Amino acid sequence: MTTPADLLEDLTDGVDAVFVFSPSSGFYERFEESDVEVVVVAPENAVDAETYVELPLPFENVRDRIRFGVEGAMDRGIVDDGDEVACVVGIFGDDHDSLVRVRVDEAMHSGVYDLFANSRADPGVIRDVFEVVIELGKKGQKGKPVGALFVIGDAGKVMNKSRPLSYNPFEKSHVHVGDPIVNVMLKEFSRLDGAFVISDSGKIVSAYRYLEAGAEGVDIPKGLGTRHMAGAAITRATNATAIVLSESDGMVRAFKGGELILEIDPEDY
Ligand SMILES: Nc1ncnc2c1ncn2[C@@H]1O[C@H](COP(=O)(O)OP(=O)(O)OP(=O)(O)O)[C@@H](O)[C@H]1O
Ligand SMILES: [Mn+2]
Repeated sequence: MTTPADLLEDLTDGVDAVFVFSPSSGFYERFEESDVEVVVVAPENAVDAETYVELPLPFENVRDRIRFGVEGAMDRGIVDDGDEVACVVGIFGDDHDSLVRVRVDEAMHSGVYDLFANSRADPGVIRDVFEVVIELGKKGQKGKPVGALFVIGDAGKVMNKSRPLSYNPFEKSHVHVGDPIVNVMLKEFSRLDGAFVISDSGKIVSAYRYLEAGAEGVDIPKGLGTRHMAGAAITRATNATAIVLSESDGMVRAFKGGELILEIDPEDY
């Protein structure tokens, strides 16, 4: 007779590593003596794990969360193509309620880790822009849905492939994303047309930019309009990352290398 324990044994049989997502120290201790590699994936290394991948966002979507951890571990040579890993995660809450077995391979590679860790811009800058955009998506502008387009990193090249739609309010300022006052300004200016351009270090270079990169070879899902197309295209023509808030469906999407890498619903955060 098959018992639930047998099923779990099948899921964990022969795994090369166990990924534990956001464990408490008590929970983590139970894995410490394990003879397979244990990787902690969490917003911070609160348990002092030896092998740790930092989560820049909580990733409500569990596939994205798992992909981020696995791609991060691949990037650092902790796991390799063909490895089998068991992921211990909480889907419905902070407590661990699920065990997911995944096979590490290039095919599952979505680029979500690269988006943060291997972008031209500092990972913290990408995270700060996500935070502003998620907040903007949740609240809108004075309660009304608003759209926005942020192009982050490789700003010199981005400026060369765009033109101003209007006077640049950030012309002579030296302000950075993440600064609370700047976040208020960004939200205020998001009502206006065009894109924000942000440098590798997070300096706001310009608002109101009309992006002119060609859409040739850019393959994004049908139904997305010109804002998304312009955002995707600039990431193919430069080494920038684009984060787009859609006014029409309220979703936040990130593009890199001309591709849609991540899609999140601000309401989940
Ligand atoms: N090339 C571009 N560069 C910068 N901004 C652009 C560009 N093209 C469009 N936009 C901005 O996108 C806005 C919305 O255009 P559109 O509705 O076609 O985009 P969309 O992708 O459907 O976005 P949304 O989901 O927010 O409606 C425009 O008002 C403009 O501000
Ligand atoms: Mn539209």
